[in-house]
Amino acid sequence: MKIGIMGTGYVGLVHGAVLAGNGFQVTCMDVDADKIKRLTDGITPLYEPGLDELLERGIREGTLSFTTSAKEVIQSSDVIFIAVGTPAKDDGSANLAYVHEVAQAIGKYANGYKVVVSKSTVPVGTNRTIARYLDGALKSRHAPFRLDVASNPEFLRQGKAVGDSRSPSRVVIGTESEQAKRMLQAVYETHIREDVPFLYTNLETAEMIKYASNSFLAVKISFVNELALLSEKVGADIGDIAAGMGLDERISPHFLQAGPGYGGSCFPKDTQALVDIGRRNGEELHIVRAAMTANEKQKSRMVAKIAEQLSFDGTLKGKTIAVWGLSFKPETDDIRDAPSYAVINGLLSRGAAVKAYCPQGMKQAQRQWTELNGLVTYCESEADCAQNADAIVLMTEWEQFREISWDILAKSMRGNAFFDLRNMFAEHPRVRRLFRYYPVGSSELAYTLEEAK
Ligand SMILES: NC(=O)c1ccc[n+]([C@@H]2O[C@H](COP(=O)([O-])OP(=O)(O)OC[C@H]3O[C@@H](n4cnc5c(N)ncnc54)[C@H](O)[C@@H]3O)[C@@H](O)[C@H]2O)c1
Ligand SMILES: O=c1ccn([C@@H]2O[C@H](COP(=O)(O)OP(=O)(O)O[C@H]3O[C@H](CO)[C@@H](O)[C@H](O)[C@H]3O)[C@@H](O)[C@H]2O)c(=O)[nH]1
Repeated sequence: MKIGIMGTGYVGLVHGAVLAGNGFQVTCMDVDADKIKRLTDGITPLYEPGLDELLERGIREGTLSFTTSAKEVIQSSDVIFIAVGTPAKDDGSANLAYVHEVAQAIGKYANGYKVVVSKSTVPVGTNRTIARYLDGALKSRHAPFRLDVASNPEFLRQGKAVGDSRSPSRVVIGTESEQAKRMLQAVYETHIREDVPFLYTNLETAEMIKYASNSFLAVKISFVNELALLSEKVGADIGDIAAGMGLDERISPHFLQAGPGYGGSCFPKDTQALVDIGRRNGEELHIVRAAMTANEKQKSRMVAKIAEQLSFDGTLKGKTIAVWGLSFKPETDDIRDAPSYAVINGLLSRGAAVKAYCPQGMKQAQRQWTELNGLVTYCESEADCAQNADAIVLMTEWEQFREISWDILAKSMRGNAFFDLRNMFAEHPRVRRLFRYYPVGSSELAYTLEEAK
């Protein structure tokens, strides 16, 4: 069975590379010619642990190839995965232009039976529309074959994408075709753990499972973030509250980590899209909307808290702030909708000078946040970033921050405030002794400041 993948973003590349490593002949296609050239030369266009090795192996063994030709990949594949982006439009709805481009190409070039599988996250009804469109396109060409459509949402997490692809929590296959179902089973059974549950649904249900899952997780994070803000006021500790809640297996301890708000390429856009789907169908999704509002509040409250602690009047003029971590989470260079963007803008608008360091996200920041170039000083290391700063703001919990020589770093700073927006060092005695340490969701100010200077 030959596999075609349309779109070489996180999902397309990881899925393609994993399948190529499991005996499938995989061709990945993208409209971005520069990206395809780099991939063909063995250069990975994004940072995702374990992906380089898989791509290199696939290319070396001849199971993985890249092209800009939609015709080539469509005609040579039995199963075509659509993995193009579905970003949010200004009104919150999902932009389906790239998905439609792919569907049109398939309708035009398909030369025999194929299964067309949507891995992109698409609003309910999209796959049914694609199926109807393809039927019509084949009829108008008098093509003597049919195409089956399936919705197969992707649940991988960035930073853990390779492991998640091999060991997913579940495989959801939405299709009404037995043949498509059997072919997708065969694709997955080669490389995933034996005990992974398969769920078979219709197209609409599979589409909704994806939005429901992401939105539920976003609600969970916003819930804990609101409680974190309250905890700071009433003298409670959000870490202990989350632990206490998480012990109830009906709640589970996952996704109860308070922080500066959720970000990334999925939760912000998928919550917006689900609310939009609700609106179009006459159902207001109050809970998801509230989670989105709370998430915006969380980011601005982080800025307000920093300003309140560093000045009497809320302005940050004359203050230099070191921001550690730009990517929306560790182990990725992805800065899409990262909370660091809102926090940096908030600090700048209050007059602070901002220095920033991120192990992987700086190139993307300079490329995508062009309006910040010249306003933010990008640094070589976390130590370089903290030098002469009044405060550190830890935005992303990169493991390498645990290796820092805290005494040397504290001495190099002008001030000694440490806003740990991920509570990464909440249990670290040295950090808590050397700095005025401000975690999220705890009013406990157990500072026994040493003579750090
Ligand atoms: N990033 C994730 O962790 C993740 C996880 C699960 C699901 N998803 C969903 O998967 C989809 C892809 O997300 P992503 O982050 O991998 O995307 P991405 O934005 O990183 O990459 C999309 C790629 O598609 C290419 N493209 C655009 N139009 C094309 C066309 N007509 N033909 C071929 N390629 C085309 C773009 O050039 C780009 O390289 C989205 O719907 C997203 O919501 C993403
Ligand atoms: O307890 C938590 C857990 C996460 N986050 C934040 O939530 C965001 C998303 O985190 P995560 O879910 O780990 O990252 P993604 O790679 O965006 O993965 C989500 O989005 C993907 C794209 O749809 C889905 O496939 C995954 O299942 C889903 O977890 C990040 O900003 C995290 O910092 C928190 O603040 N607290």
